[in-house]
Amino acid sequence: MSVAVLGSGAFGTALAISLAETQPVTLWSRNPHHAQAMIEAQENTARLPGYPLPEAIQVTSDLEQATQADTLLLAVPMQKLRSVLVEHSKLFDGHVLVACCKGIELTTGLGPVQVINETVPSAKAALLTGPSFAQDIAAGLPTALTLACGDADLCVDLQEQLTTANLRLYRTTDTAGAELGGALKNVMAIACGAVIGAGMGDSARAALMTRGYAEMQRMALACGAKPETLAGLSGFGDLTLTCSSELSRNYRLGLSIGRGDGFDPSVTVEGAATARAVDAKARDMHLDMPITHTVVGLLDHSLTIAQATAQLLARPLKEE
Ligand SMILES: NC(=O)c1ccc[n+]([C@@H]2O[C@H](COP(=O)([O-])OP(=O)(O)OC[C@H]3O[C@@H](n4cnc5c(N)ncnc54)[C@H](O)[C@@H]3O)[C@@H](O)[C@H]2O)c1
Ligand SMILES: O=P(O)(O)OC[C@H](O)CO
Repeated sequence: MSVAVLGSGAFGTALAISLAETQPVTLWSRNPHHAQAMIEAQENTARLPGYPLPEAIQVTSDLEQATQADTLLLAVPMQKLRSVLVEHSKLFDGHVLVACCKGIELTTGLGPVQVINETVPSAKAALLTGPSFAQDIAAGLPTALTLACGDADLCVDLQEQLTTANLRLYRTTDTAGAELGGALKNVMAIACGAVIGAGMGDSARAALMTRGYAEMQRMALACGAKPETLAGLSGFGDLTLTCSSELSRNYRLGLSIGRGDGFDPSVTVEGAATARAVDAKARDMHLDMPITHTVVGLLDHSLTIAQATAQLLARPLKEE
């Protein structure tokens, strides 16, 4: 099987670098100038500076060429996934499509595997998710991810194809659990960043992570996910990483909210749209998701940090 990574942002580039250890990889950029710049510099200086591209990576802006590969990794932001799939749906017919994004679609409340299934029904959909910073993968540091695919046999094949010396994949057929874990942890990371940015301390962050995890489980179980998926890399694992590291863009957005600073709107922060999508979904499903709702209030400036904190602390007392 051959592989192409579609989307030459930080994560797509890091995955291409790791996969190039074991096989030829095509890395597609939608922007011919960006592709040419990567070819000339042998590095993605715009999105992942400091990590040379190995020779086994072929950079292209020709999607027809990239989709000659059997396995296509879609490393674009969640809110762009549908447009990429719809615009080029003929090229994706019958392919194995592995979404590498973490989020819930704002307009539909769907996760990445669901969006693939809806837009390219002939494709076989999978998801690669879990705790990982692009910089760590590109540097060859040990990393473990979840590979989720509803087709158990294909999941085994993909696990073998996409595992490298330092990138270890665990597999599951629970795509709903993997989708929701990866999406919801970003919302909790914004909340945790806000708490730390506002100087509320590590105990408050631990409380938010734990109650945030309860919220993640509540929604995931209501959507038919397995509890053990949420307890794995794609849920608990990624929650831990993203809520505690300043390498996380979601956490950094939260920090800026807590400190009252501005934040560059061009940075990919999946948790912002996802918080709104999940808040609406929770309302429709009659699920109590107070932290998610509070994050939406902070993002929309309808709540101050002080009001948000007071509101969460004043909730009725209950059993854990
Ligand atoms: N960066 C990380 O450490 C990391 C780790 C794990 C998962 N992810 C996930 O990977 C996904 C992508 O994040 P990233 O860090 O690579 O973001 P990024 O901002 O670095 O790059 C996004 C890329 O998507 C491309 N893109 C945007 N819209 C597009 C479109 N319509 N068609 C084609 N390409 C388009 C952009 O040109 C850019 O190259 C996110 O869902 C993120 O949660 C990122
Ligand atoms: O930079 P973030 O917040 O998108 O986090 C990157 C990864 O999702 C961490 O696993």
